[in-house]
Amino acid sequence: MRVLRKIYQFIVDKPLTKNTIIHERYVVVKLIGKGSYGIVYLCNDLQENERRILKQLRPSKRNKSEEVDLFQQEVNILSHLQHRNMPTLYDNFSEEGNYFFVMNHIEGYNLDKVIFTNKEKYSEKDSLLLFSKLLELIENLHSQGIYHLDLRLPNILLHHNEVFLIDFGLARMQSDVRAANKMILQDFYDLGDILLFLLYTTFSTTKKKALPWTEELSITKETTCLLKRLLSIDEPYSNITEICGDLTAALEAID
Ligand SMILES: Nc1ncnc2c1ncn2[C@@H]1O[C@H](COP(=O)(O)OP(=O)(O)OP(=O)(O)O)[C@@H](O)[C@H]1O
Repeated sequence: MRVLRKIYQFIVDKPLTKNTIIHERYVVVKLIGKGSYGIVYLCNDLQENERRILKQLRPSKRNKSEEVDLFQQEVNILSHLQHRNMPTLYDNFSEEGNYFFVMNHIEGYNLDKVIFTNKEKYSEKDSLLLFSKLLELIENLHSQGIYHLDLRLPNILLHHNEVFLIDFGLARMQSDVRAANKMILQDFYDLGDILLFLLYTTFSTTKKKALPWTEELSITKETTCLLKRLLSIDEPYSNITEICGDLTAALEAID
């Protein structure tokens, strides 16, 4: 049954081909990626003569109301974003039963490629500086009651030392304080995870047995304290101001 579903999805979710015109306006330039529920293309907006990103709900999901709702939820969240380092929503429409939205094209490289393919090395200070740029974006989101909930290396783009945040497919708006608290902790945890990945870029070992990060990484006690609270090993942070305080202390400890 699962094999049949996979074959069905493979056939139905065939990406649009180059030069296909959608909505009499967007010309597909190339396929960028196929995610779990979306297909992402680089396209040309004929009206504005600009490069844009076109995201399509996988056709195999278009008849499932929950999937369509999730897609519309991403559109709704994008419509609230107000930061130049996050996507701007330009258009949202359905055509021949398929759902699409359009956003600005952010130049840059996914952080996972930067780390694992380009093998970029981040010193402790560089890791903390990149982390601080990301934290500023999260502060902007949380101040609007938006929680990203999918902070991972592939969802961060780097361009000339600037950090951009993408993929709001799992993001939620939450005004209920109790529910929001869980989401805040999730974003903080994921931030800690990203910081660990950055710090590990300079790590090398000859030992066969992996040790806990607290033993493997040679970092200051201030950065360790920051990580332990982000990862809820020690008392978790309750707000971003607290994180900023510890981040400043960690940066000062290096200088
Ligand atoms: N605004 C944008 N500007 C530039 N590239 C983008 C933009 N949005 C998405 N991308 C590229 O498309 C890829 C897939 O986008 P996105 O993560 O939003 O799709 P997804 O369907 O949610 O994928 P997944 O299920 O893998 O998370 C991103 O990793 C990124 O490389």
